[in-house]
Amino acid sequence: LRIAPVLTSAAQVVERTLYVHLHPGLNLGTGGQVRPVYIPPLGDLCTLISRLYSNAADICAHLDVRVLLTNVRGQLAPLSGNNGPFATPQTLSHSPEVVLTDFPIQDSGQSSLVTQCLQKYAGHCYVCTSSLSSVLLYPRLKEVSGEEDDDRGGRGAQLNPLETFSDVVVGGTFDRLHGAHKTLLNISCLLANRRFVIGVCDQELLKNKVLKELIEPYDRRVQKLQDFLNDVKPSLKYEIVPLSDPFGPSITDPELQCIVVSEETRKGGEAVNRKRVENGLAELVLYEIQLLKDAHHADIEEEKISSSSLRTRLLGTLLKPPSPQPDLSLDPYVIGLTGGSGSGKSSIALRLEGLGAARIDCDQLGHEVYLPGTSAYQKVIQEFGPDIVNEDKTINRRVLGGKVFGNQERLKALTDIVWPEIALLVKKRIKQAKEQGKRVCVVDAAVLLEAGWTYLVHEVWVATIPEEEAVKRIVQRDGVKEEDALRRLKSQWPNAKLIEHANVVLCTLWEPDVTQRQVLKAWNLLQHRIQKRQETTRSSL
Ligand SMILES: CC(=O)SCCNC(=O)CCNC(=O)[C@H](O)C(C)(C)COP(=O)(O)OP(=O)(O)OC[C@H]1O[C@@H](n2cnc3c(N)ncnc32)[C@H](O)[C@@H]1OP(=O)(O)O
Repeated sequence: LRIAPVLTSAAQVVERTLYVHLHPGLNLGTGGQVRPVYIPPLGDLCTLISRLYSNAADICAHLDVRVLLTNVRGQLAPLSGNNGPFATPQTLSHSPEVVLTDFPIQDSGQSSLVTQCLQKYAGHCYVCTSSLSSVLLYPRLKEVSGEEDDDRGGRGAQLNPLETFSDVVVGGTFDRLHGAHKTLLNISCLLANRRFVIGVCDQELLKNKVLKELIEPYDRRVQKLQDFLNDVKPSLKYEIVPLSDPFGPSITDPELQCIVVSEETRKGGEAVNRKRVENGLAELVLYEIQLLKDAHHADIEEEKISSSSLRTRLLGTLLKPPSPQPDLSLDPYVIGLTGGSGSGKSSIALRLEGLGAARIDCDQLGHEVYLPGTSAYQKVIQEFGPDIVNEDKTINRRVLGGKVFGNQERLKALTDIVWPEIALLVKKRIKQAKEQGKRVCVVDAAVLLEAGWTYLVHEVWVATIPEEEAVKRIVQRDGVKEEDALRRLKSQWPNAKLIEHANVVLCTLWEPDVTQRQVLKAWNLLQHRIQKRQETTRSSL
C-alpha cells in the first residue's frame, strides 16, 4: 500500500535512476548508528519486487528503478566475515546523489537527526557522491479499508522461506530493459545463490518479432543487463550468452537447477526439461512469475508490459536528432519520406498533405523526365535501345522497368541519367511550395537514401513494413508476380538499413486508423521541433 505513494513522491525528486534498498523496520529516529541487516529470501519479497516494478511502470515509467539485493541472503549461503552486509560500501553504476526515506518523523524537530542518520546509513552501504543530500518524503497514503486493509496485514503474503538454488537460468530478448524484465531478473537473483545464466536472443530468434529492426543491438542489450545485474547483486556470477535457438545452455549445463519462466514461457520451460531428460540431465525446477500488466497499453499493443509495445510507441517519435543542414533554409522545413516498395509511404505522404504539408511525389517527377523533348529522353533511349519506345514516341516505363529492376548495373545506368534531373525538379517544387506559404514539404522518394538525397532534406522519415507483407501488397496492387515483387524489393535497401538512417520511423502494418494516429503524432511532434529550431535560430541572430 505504501509503494505507489512513495514512488509518486520520489518521482518528484529523481530524474534518472531510483535505487531501492530494503530494510524492514528501519528506525531512523533513535539518533544512534543504524546498520543494514540481512533479509532472508521470502516468497513475500517476490511479491514486493513485482509490485514495485509494476507500480513504477504506471507511476514513473521515465525512471530506471532497480531493487538492490546485496543484503538478501539465504541461510545456506556462507557469511563473509562477521561484519554483516556491506562490510565495504557497494559501488553502484550511478553514485547516489540524494537519499530518500518515507520514515515518518514524530515532529519537525526530529528531521535533522533523521536525515543525518539516513545519510550515514546510505554512506555505509553504498559509495555515494560527496555532496550526498537527503530528502524526507511525505507520501500521501490513501485511506484504506476492507480487502486492501487485510492485505496490509499480510493476507496472502508468503512468509515461508523461498527455496533458493545454486545455479539459475533465464532466457529472453531483453530489448529496452523494462519493469517486466527487471522483475524476472530481480526474482532470479533472489533465487540464485552462486551463478545466474542469462540467454539473450539473437539473429534467427529475432526474425519474427514485431518491428524487429527497432530491437536494440545485441551488445547494447547485454551492456544494459550487466549494468543492472552488477548493481542488483554483485556477489552472483553472471553468464550472459547469445541464444540462436530456443534452448541455449539450459539443455546442456549439468549444474543448472532452476529456470525462471512466465505464464507465457512455461511451455518453453517444460520443453527444456524434456530435452534435459533426453540428454541424461536432471530436470530444472520451473519457477513461474506473473506477467506485469501494462496499464497504458493501446489497442494494438499487448496487455502485458512488453518490448514490442515499447517499440510500437517509438513510431512517429524522433529516434535520433537530425544532422544540421546549414546550407538548407529552415523555411520550408523539408521531410524526406522514404521506404521500400509497398511500405505504405504514399498513404503517409497523402496524410501529411492533409495536415498541411506540400507533397512532392518523386515517382511522378520521375515519370515527367521521360517525356519526349526532355533532356533525359534521348539519353535513356540511347542507353536502353529503341524497344522501350511506344508507337506514340513516349517511353514504355513497364518495359524499361523490366530491364532495370533486379539488375543493379542497368538500374544504376538509368538512375545516373534520371536522378540529377529529378533532383532539379524537386528543388523547383520546394521553391514553389515556399512561394505558396507552405511551412513543411514532404519529399516522397522511394530511394531517397540510395540516391544520397539527404542534402535536400532536414529530416529522414522511413515507412516500414515486413518484407512478406510488402510482397503481398505489391502483388495485389500492381498485379505483378511474387518473384517480380521480390526483385523490386531487392533493388532497394532492406528495412534495417533504411531505419539506421531514419530520424522518424512509421509502420503501416496495422489498420489505416493506426497509421493515421502515428502520422498525427509525428506531425505534432514535428511542429514543436520546427518551432524550437526557429526560436533557436532567431535568438542566435
Ligand atoms: C531518389 C528517388 O527516390 S526518385 C523516385 C524513384 N525514381 C527513380 O529512382 C527513377 C528510376 N525509376 C524509374 O524511372 C521508374 O521507376 C521505372 C521506369 C524504372 C519504372 O516505372 P513504372 O513502371 O512507372 O514504375 P514506378 O515508377 O511507379 O515504380 C514502381 C515502384 O518501384 C520503385 N522504384 C522506382 N525507382 C526505383 C529505383 N531506382 N530503385 C528501386 N525502386 C524504384 C517505385 O518507388 C515504385 O514503388 P512503390 O511500389 O512504392 O510505388
